[in-house]
Amino acid sequence: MEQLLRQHPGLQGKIVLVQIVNPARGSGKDVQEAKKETYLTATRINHLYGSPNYQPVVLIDRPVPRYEKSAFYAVAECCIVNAVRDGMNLVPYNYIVCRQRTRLMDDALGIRTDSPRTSMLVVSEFIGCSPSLSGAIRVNPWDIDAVSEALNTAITMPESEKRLRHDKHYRYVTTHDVVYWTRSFAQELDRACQDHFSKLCWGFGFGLSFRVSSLSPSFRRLSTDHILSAYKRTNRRAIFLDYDGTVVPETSIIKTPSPEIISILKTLSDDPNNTVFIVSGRGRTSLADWLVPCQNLGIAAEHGYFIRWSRDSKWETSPLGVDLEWKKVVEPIMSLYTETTDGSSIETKESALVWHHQDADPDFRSCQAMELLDHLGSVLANEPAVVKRGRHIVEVKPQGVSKGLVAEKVLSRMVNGGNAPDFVLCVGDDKSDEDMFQSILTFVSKPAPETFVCTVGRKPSKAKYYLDDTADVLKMLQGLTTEPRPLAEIQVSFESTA
Ligand SMILES: O=P(O)(O)OC[C@H]1O[C@H](O[C@H]2O[C@H](CO)[C@@H](O)[C@H](O)[C@H]2O)[C@H](O)[C@@H](O)[C@@H]1O
Repeated sequence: MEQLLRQHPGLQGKIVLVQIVNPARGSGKDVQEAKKETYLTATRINHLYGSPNYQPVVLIDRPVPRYEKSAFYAVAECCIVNAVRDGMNLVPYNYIVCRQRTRLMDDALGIRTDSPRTSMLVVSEFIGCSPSLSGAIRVNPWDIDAVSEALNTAITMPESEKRLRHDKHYRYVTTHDVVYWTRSFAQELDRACQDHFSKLCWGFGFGLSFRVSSLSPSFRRLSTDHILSAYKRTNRRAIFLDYDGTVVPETSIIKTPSPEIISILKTLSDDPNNTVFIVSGRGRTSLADWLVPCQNLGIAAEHGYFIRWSRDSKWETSPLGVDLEWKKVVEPIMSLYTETTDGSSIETKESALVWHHQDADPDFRSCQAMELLDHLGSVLANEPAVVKRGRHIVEVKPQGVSKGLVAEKVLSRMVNGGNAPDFVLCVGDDKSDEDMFQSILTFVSKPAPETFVCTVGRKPSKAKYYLDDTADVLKMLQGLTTEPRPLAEIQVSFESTA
């Protein structure tokens, strides 16, 4: 209030802040100190900006009955709730309802019943109800300049806009009452408990990322024997492998493929019965460099923005990412989060921007990632780009580009070339791979080929199978590439070893 009157002297004599001091629940030293400071501040403001007929701050420090509070709310053109910490403060909701008024209130105030209703809210971003009040002016209560400017905006806003904001809030408050919340909570509980007894429940993650999820009992470990027997019976095979977290461990600092990986990929892709693709979010240059020994291996880089069918063929670029202007909007926002999140960084790819936060504090990075996701989601609402969360990354990429499309493209080309696959294997570990799983499961035609959609790690997934880690994946792939020696070749010695 002091800042507002200092910066906008024209408001002097025109505005009054009524501060209702609700009785504190405790009576400790801190409460007494806060009260003392409140009184001193009010006295100072009144002394500096008041006059015999004008008191800018009215402090009411006594229990105020509900009818009296309602009267204050009904006449207040703006309500400010700027606590630095709070649970679920209902004052903004009460204020909105009181501003809608009743016929009795209108009569008492001498207002026509058909006159438009308005209300203005300035709320701290830290109060529980802040996210639900989309028409409120949200402030950081520690930023005094921003709070003062928000109050000025609220007071000077055109009446028509105040009306729109009020209507929106009033609609929300009256439709999301206690009955609504109780019912939706009960429905959620019902939904979560449906099939409860037929599901397996597991706890995942740590700290803020801890979740309990249920998995279908049909979700099972991929047995090498099972896949090997299908592999041997088939000869038009499509194999899709994600890179990070699938063939290369997420924890490994060295991201280049080991000689073992190269040898497996080379053997698999050199088999004329196989169409093998590495489908990754990584850029094309590093993937092409790392996988250079595998001449017949297909690569889909940047989630399929670039596709190359073999080492000697040209890169095909997706037509979906022609407009990349949104990068100019995303880059400064990501920079802001990078500055405020120690251990985070930005990766610039040809078609995408990635915010990496693997090395930041685990709990803080989760909160920041959620906030960035939300922030970018609203900024990019009308742009041809999507925001996705991956393993320790928040990525913005062209709309429509997905690993799912890669799988579809490869499988369609096989079908159109008269080589409809009779065996499909797809292994991936994170959210972007789920698109691929979905695509493959929908693509599967009749007669159904032998399909093995497999996630890495036992977690909720569209995949029917799981393998524990990258070592397990490599062991399974190795199993496919190793021809068992014919029995005749195995020499059995009957000589005693004793
Ligand atoms: O589709 P993938 O093969 O799984 O690739 C996804 C992302 O891989 C890279 O990020 C990953 O490695 C980083 C370390 O090199 C790590 O910090 C991050 O947490 C991992 O997600 C790559 O940098 C991204 O562009 C890819 O989207």
